Amino acid sequence: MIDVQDLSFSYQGSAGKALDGLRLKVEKGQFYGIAGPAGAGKSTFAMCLNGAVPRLIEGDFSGQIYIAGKNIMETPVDQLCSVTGSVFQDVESQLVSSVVEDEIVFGMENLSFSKEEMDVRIAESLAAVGISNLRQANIWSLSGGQKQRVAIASALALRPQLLIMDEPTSELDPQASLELFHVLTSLNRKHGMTIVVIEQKLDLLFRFCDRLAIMDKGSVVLEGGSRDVLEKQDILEEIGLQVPPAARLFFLLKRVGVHHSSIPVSEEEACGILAEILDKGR
Ligand SMILES: Nc1ncnc2c1ncn2[C@@H]1O[C@H](COP(=O)(O)OP(=O)(O)OP(=O)(O)O)[C@@H](O)[C@H]1O
Repeated sequence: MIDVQDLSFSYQGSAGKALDGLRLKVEKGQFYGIAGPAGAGKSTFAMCLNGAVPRLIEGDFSGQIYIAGKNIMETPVDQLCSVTGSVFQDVESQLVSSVVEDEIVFGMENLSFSKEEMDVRIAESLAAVGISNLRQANIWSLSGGQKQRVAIASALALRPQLLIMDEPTSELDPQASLELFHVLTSLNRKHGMTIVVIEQKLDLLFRFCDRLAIMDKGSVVLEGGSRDVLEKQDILEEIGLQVPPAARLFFLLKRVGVHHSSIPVSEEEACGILAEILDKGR
């Protein structure tokens, strides 16, 4: 679905490279997570995937990005929009209407859909993120989690094959963050949508994503399934990422010879293994 080859980018007037020879492949239907310390180049990469870099944000760009088999530098913007939907960190700045339904219509306005077609797409995208009841709601009365869902629904109305989200939970509390990841999982599993999510909350990435890329200094330093990446605690901590507490505990248990298999990817899994260890000790 995504094939990135030797991608480098320096912002205009900036001496350093924000992206430096980045290579990455995401298969169709994957729920793919990206993490990394501040300044690793994650947001710049997300903006390359939707074409904002270098079309809107100028700088020194090199490399190739193929999405759904098309070189995005050679693809007109309107065609890119129907393949890739994006939702960015500061969701409030993306919302332009005061009523939920109008917000979703806004994204479709330039695409000359009939009124009936728009109606179907509004209902479908609101249902996919579980907020059909908010169709006529005032956006500014909604919670942060609900606004995130409105932004996702707006992107979904264009029926993209790929959804890119840059730190969607940055303004959300732990419960709303978890709920959002359940919504993304449902879009991925039920609707087959490929999802790329940049996220600081590593526990969510390890728990929900099929595959992860860890970025540092503009390139990918670790890539693999959650369990494989989690095993590389040393590298994660070296670049300043804190592994979730349950995983840390199991690293220590492994070190002292109490735990012998892979590190659990969620608190639930950790509890199950701990219960077994305690049971054996009785
Ligand atoms: N508009 C800009 N002009 C110049 N340099 C920039 C600009 N935006 C980002 N950078 C620089 O590019 C590098 C990568 O930044 P980017 O925001 O992509 O990293 P990030 O991993 O998303 O960080 P964070 O987690 O803090 O959002 C950093 O060194 C940053 O200072």
